[in-house]
Amino acid sequence: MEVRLPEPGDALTGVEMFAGLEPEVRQRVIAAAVPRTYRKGQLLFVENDPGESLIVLRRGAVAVFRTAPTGERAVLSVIRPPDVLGEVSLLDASTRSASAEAIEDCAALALSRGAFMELVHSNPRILDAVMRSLGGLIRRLTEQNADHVFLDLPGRVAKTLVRLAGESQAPMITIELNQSQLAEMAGGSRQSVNQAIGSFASRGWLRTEGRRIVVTDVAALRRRAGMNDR
Ligand SMILES: Nc1ncnc2c1ncn2[C@@H]1O[C@@H]2COP(=O)(O)O[C@H]2[C@H]1O
Repeated sequence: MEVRLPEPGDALTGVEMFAGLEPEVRQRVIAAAVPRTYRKGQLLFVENDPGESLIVLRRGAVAVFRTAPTGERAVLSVIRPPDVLGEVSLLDASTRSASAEAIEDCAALALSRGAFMELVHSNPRILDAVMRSLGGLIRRLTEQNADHVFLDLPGRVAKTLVRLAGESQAPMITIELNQSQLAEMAGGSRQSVNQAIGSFASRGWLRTEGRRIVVTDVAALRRRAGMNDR
């Protein structure tokens, strides 16, 4: 029986795509990766840039978004450690499918396309994790599509807040997000998102504190978003 020892703490700890690599391969990946830092507000890359590297996020948070010709942004996802981003353009040898901006100060490792493809070819086991990650992305896109068809805007706002609240069971969950960012994530105008937030606040499901939203009744938001009770 194969006994898998816990991975020692290193720069790839917790990153699902690299879990299960032999220790020496892991060390080669770390040696090939280039450390990068991004200040809050800095762009990591822009839609249609050439896809040159896979980014392993170690600290901070990154918003992945698309920009309409009017300049309006739609946030597709917020990436946090130990997630990776930038895999799509490496795998289809194309350009970046979306833009990415640091929404907190970030530390990351960048693995060049050449190093990543070499790793994939010499360690086909990594393809299991790559496929899981792509499967997860397709599943999220399917859900987002369904939400845009089946949920009204307040429902999408509620669902976005539930997602941001994560697994926390705390009676009050503070989300560091202003209403424009929430509008970009829920896919609506700022004004209609403000109305939804106002109506949730009047029902006692949350309150706003400057740039923060304090969720006080996540179960009610889950119900409003049509999600199953836990
Ligand atoms: N809808 C989405 N949800 C989450 N992440 C995405 C989405 N679309 C693109 N990405 C990520 O954002 C990255 C943009 O650059 P890439 O196309 O190289 O790889 C992409 C994925 O890592």
